[in-house]
Amino acid sequence: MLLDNIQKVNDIKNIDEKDYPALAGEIREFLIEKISVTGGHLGSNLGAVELTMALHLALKLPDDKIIWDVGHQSYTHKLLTGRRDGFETLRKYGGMSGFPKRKESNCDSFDTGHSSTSISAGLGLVKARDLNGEKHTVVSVIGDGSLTGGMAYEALNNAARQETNFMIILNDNNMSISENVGGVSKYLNNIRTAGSYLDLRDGVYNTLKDMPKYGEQMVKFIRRAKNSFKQLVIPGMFFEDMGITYLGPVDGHNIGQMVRVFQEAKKIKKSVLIHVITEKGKGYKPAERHPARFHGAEPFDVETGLPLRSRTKANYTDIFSTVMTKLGQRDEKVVAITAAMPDGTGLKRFKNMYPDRFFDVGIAEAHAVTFAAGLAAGGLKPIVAIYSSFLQRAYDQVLHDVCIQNLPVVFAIDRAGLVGSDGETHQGIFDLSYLSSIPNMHIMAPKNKWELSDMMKFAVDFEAPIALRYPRGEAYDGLKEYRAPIVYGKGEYIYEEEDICLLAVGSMVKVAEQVRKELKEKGYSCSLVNARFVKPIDEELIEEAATGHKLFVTLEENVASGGFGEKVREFMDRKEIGKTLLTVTIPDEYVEHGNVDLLRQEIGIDEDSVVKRIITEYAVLK
Ligand SMILES: Cc1ncc(C[n+]2csc(CCOP(=O)(O)OP(=O)(O)O)c2C)c(N)n1
Ligand SMILES: CC(=O)[C@@H](O)[C@H](O)COP(=O)(O)O
Ligand SMILES: [Mg+2]
Repeated sequence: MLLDNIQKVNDIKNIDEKDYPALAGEIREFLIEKISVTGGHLGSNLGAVELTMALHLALKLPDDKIIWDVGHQSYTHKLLTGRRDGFETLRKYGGMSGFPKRKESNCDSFDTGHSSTSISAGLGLVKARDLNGEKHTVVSVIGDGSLTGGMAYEALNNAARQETNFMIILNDNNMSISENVGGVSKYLNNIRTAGSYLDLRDGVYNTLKDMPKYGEQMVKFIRRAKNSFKQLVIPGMFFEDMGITYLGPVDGHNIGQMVRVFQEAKKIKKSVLIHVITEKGKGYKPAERHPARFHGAEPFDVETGLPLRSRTKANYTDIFSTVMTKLGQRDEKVVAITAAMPDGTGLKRFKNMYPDRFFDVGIAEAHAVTFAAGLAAGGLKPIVAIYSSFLQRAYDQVLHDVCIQNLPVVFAIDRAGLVGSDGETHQGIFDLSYLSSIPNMHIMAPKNKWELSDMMKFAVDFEAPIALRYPRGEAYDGLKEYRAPIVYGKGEYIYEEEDICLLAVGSMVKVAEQVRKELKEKGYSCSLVNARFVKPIDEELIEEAATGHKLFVTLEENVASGGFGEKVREFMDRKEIGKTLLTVTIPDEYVEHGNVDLLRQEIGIDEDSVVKRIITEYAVLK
C-alpha cells in the first residue's frame, strides 16, 4: 500500500506523481473504514483529500503553516503528518482529537473548532512571521460555509492591505452542513457557472451579429452593459476589487493543477485567494448523495451507509422540533432563526411548514441574535435556536441588542452541557455563567422532554429575553407525573423529605434522582428539587427549605464560576442561612473530547461520585 510509505510529515513528497490518484483512493478508503467505526466528520474530509495532498506537496511543514477553518476537514492532514494510529482512538477520551491541536502535533499551527477564524489567525501568523524576519508560507483554508461568517470579512478587510504573501484557500463544495445559503453562496455559484456564462455570451454575440437589422446595435448595447455583468460573473471581482488577488476557480480534485497554482501563489507579495472547487463526500456514494447526513456521521455500515445504532427514543432536539411546529401553527407571530444549523437544531420541519417565518442566516450567530432583536422590536416572537458553545459568539448582541432593550427574544440553547466527542471547543458548559450575568435575561432548564415542551410554551409568551437550555442527545422520559404548570421563578419539589436537599438543574435532575435513590438505600432522608429557573433562582423555596435540611447540594452541568451553585451560595450568605452547601459543577477548566458518561466520571459529576461526596460532607455535619 502507498499509504504505508507515509509515516511522517513530508513523506508524501517521495510518492511518484503518477501514484497520486491511487494514494488519494487509499486515503479515502482508510477514512471511510475508520470513521465508520468511530464516527466523525466524513463528508468534508473526503472532499478535501486532494486539496490536502496538494498543500503538503507545495509546502514544507512544520515550517510552513496551515490553518484549517473549523478544523473538521483536517483528517488527511493528520494522516500525512504521522498520526495514522490516532484514527483508532479518534474523538475518544484520551485519544486523537477531531480538530487540529497544537499540543497534538507541531504540524498543527492553530487550534480551531468554531468557524470563520482562520483568516484572522492566519493574518496574525503572517504578521508575526514578518516581524520576526522569518520566511515561511502561511495558508488559511476556509470553506464556502465558513465564508458566511462575519469574522471572515473583518479579516479579509484587514488582509487586503497585506504587502507580503498570505495564501487563503477557499474550499468551495457548495455546502455548509446543510445547503449553503445567502448572497455569498449565490456569488460563489455565479463564479462556478462563469464558464457556462462565457460560452452563452459568445453564442449570443454571434447569433445577434448575424441578424440583419438590429443585430450590430444590440451587440454594442450588450458590450456597454458588460461591465455590470462583469461584476456578477467575472471570477473573483469582489476579492480583486478589495485588493486581494483572486486565482481560480481551480479543480480541487486535480492535484497537479493545484500544486502549480499554489507554487505560483506563494510568489505573490500580497494576500491571494485561491478558489478551489471540491465535492463534499467525494468517492463514497452515500456521502455524495446525503452530504448533510455524512457531515458529522455516527458509526455506520460501509456497505449501505446506514447508521449502526438506530435510535429508539427521541432526543431533545426532536422534541424542540415538534413543539416549534405546534407553536408556529398556534401563533403566526412566531418566527425561527438558525445560524446554519437547520438540521442540528431541528428547525428543518419548521422551515418546511412555514418557510416565510424561517430564517437561516448562515454561520452568523452575532447577526442572528441582533436580527432576532429587530424582529422582536417589530412585534414578532423570535425563537433563536443556537448551540450553547456557538452562542458564545454573540455575547454582546445578547447584551447590547436584546437585553438592554428588554426585547422578548427566546433563546433555544441546544447542546448545553457536555457534548462529548467534539471536545473543548464544543462543550456547552459556560452558558449559565455568561447569560446569567446579563440584566433582564431569564434562564430555564427542563428536567425531561415534557418540561421542554411546557417551557417553550411559557417562553414564547414571556415578555422579556428568556433562554432555555437543554442537552445533546436522548431526552429524559422519566418523572412524567411531575408536570406542575411552569410558574415564573419557581422550582418544583419532586420529593420532599429532610436532612439533605438536592437542588438540580435540567439534565442533572435525572442524575440527582439516582443519587437520591442510592442515598435512600443507605438510610438518608433526602429531598429533590427541580430548579427549573436558574435566573431568577427560587429564593423563597431555598429559604423555606433551610428549616428542614442540614445539607444543601446543587447539581448543574456548567462550570463553577457564575453558575447556579454560586448563585445559591451568594443568596445563602446574603440571607445568613447558615447551612452547609455542596456545589456539584464542572470545574473551571476546558473539558476534552470523549464519551459523556466517561467525562462525567472524570469530572466527578456522575452519580457514584456525587453520592460519595455527599456522604463525606454529611459525616462532617453530624
Ligand atoms: C461559530 C460556529 N457556528 C457553527 C458551527 C457548526 N459548523 C461546523 S462546520 C459547519 C459548516 C461549514 O461549512 P464549510 O466551511 O463550507 O465546510 P464544509 O463542511 O462544507 O467542508 C458548521 C455550520 C461552527 N463550527 N462554528
Ligand atoms: C464541526 C462542527 O462544529 C459541527 O459539525 C458539530 O460537530 C456538530 O455537532 P452535532 O453533532 O452535535 O450536531
Ligand atoms: Mg462547504
